Amino acid sequence: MNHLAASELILNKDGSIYHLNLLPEQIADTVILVGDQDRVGKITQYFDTIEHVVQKREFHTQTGTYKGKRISVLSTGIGTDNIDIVLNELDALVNIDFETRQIKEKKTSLTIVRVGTSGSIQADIPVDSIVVSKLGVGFDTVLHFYQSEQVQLQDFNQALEEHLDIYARNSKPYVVPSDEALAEKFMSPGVYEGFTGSNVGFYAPQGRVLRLPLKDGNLRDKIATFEFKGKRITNLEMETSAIFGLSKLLGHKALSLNAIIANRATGEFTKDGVKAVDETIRYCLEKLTEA
Ligand SMILES: O=P(O)(O)O[C@H]1O[C@H](CO)[C@@H](O)[C@H]1O
Ligand SMILES: O=c1cc[nH]c(=O)[nH]1
Repeated sequence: MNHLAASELILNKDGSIYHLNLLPEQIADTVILVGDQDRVGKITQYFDTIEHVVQKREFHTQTGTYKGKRISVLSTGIGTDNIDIVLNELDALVNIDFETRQIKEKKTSLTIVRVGTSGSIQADIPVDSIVVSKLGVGFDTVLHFYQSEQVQLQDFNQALEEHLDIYARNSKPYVVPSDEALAEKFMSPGVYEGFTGSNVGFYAPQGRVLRLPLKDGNLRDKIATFEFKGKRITNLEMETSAIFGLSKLLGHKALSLNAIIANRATGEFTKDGVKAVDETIRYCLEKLTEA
């Protein structure tokens, strides 16, 4: 078997993986991903124990136990480009032998749950609610660089392409499901089922205008009015699509939860974002440890 060259699988002097700075033993099989590095401690404040705290750049990781379950919490920073780094390096930590630089025969499947913030694009999904994403749609390009057609929902892709009539020089949106069993476990009467759109920016890519005019002033409306097989796109953020896509390709189980802090249809913003995020965190921890 080929071994991975030093330029491809990059390890630091202490043997840790390049960006995340983690050693294989420092990561749990259940991983919570957050965008904001300061959200890591807001999750592990509820832990019984903390074994490891590691930070490099925006990638801050803490591993410990909650109700006896070993969990790692890791910040990705903003954007699907960072998700490319995080998912590949997380996978390398469990599925590549750092001594021999070879892919392990027996693979480990991680459980990966994003706890993020997001803007609803539907008037009836209010601020301060929790959206559990069963589907993700990427307006980014990350998945298009991988052989990934098999994990994309091609019928959704096609219907969406026709509906959006997107500018030809933009990338084509791709639709990927979350892990079905994980999504079922996390659904409950108090939360909203989501079809989450991830885009490459916060402003024009999500249809926000401050000073610069939009190439397509109707994009957000077109996204909000898309309906296919009884599903509509519920909210916009910047990571879920690539988390779902890369997890499916690598054999990991992924889900995304978002605290809705803005409602783009009504123009509202949450009055207490700290509380909205904390409720999402506590919901996630309870669901992860539920029998
Ligand atoms: O709160 P996080 O997890 O960072 O998520 C959302 O917030 C950031 C933008 O403000 C983007 O990362 C978006 O996806
Ligand atoms: O509207 C929003 C709110 C949070 N994060 C986003 O990416 N968009």
